[in-house]
Amino acid sequence: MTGPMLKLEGLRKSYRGKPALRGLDLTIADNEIFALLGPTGAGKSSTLLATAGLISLDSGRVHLGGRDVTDIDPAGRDVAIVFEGFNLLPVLDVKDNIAFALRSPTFRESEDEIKARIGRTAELLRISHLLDRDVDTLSGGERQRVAIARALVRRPKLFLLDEPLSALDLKLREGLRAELRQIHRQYRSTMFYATHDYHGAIAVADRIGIVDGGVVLQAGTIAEIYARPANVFVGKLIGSPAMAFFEAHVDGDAVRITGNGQRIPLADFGGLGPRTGTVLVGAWPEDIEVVSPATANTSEGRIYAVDNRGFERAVQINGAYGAFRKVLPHGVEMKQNDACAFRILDGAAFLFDAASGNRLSQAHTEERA
Ligand SMILES: Nc1ncnc2c1ncn2[C@@H]1O[C@H](COP(=O)(O)OP(=O)(O)OP(=O)(O)O)[C@@H](O)[C@H]1O
Repeated sequence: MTGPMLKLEGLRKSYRGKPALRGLDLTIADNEIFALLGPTGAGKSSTLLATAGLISLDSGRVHLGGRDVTDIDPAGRDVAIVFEGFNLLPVLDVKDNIAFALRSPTFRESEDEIKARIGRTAELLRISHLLDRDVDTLSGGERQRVAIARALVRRPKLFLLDEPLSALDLKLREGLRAELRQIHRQYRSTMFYATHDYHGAIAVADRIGIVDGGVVLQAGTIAEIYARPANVFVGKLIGSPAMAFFEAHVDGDAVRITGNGQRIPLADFGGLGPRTGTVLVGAWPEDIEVVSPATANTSEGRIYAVDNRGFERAVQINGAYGAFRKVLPHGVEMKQNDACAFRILDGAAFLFDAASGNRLSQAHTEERA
């Protein structure tokens, strides 16, 4: 096959007059793991359902493996979908649940082939010992493995996963993410994974797409998105903690963070941006240095909250410019209500339009990300 595995063009879908997809475009390469990341109601499930042919579109085209499948029913699309709710059939045991799709009229595999495939897939997902159990006797994590096995056994061209791990506890989630990558390596299947969890997205995906309001705001590798976040929304969804934003004012040839804060020459933003008025300065928390005591050209703040994350601590720093969160470097001790000072490292700040939220400054080089 040449060209992308999946190409979605201008997808539009309204439910009872309310738009869920508003001209969504997206391209996923063959063999890629692509995560669609967005908040609740962003249109992730609708995008996956439209890809599988399980909802009808108001307009737009779906191309799968170079073929326009917009008017083809789900059985003819060669995609498999795993939903958050597991969609297992409670009246069947594990092996019959896995075999279900292979016994459908579309596949009509021989019973020997079905048995062999179930055996291999069960081994891969470490559920061989569960094959004779009824699905309603399984734990959440076991059910999810069975649901993935059921989709995988068909060896679809495209594997759609809709929040497949969100109901699981952290340890199981991390284990299954690693397994998804392993499955991908062995089967070379293309995976399209919808999630609202940033960590989940970056842990499994080669590229991610940020979706909101039924459109893809930005798609790329995490390094590309770090180097050139398209807008404030993307910055707030990416990173751990997310991008820090500071209210600031353009003052002649520099931008000054509100509250007598750090002054950054406009030239550092590629000379772009307005000559006056309010803007937003953005920076990845890793690029913000806490300086104590305050030195020249820093911003001041106060520790609003300290959040223990096991080996590390994240703090929320509040000031006249707003609030942001940052993981403290080892050895820096700070407690609630302490005064602090910080500065954004040279060349690390981004400039955003305060009204539209769009990035004004040039991209940073990818080496920075
Ligand atoms: N069957 C439906 N009937 C009416 N409205 C719907 C239906 N399905 C989705 N919607 C609405 O369409 C919008 C997009 O929903 P969608 O499920 O695609 O978003 P999502 O990003 O998957 O959200 P979540 O993370 O909560 O699953 C939401 O406003 C949702 O309420």
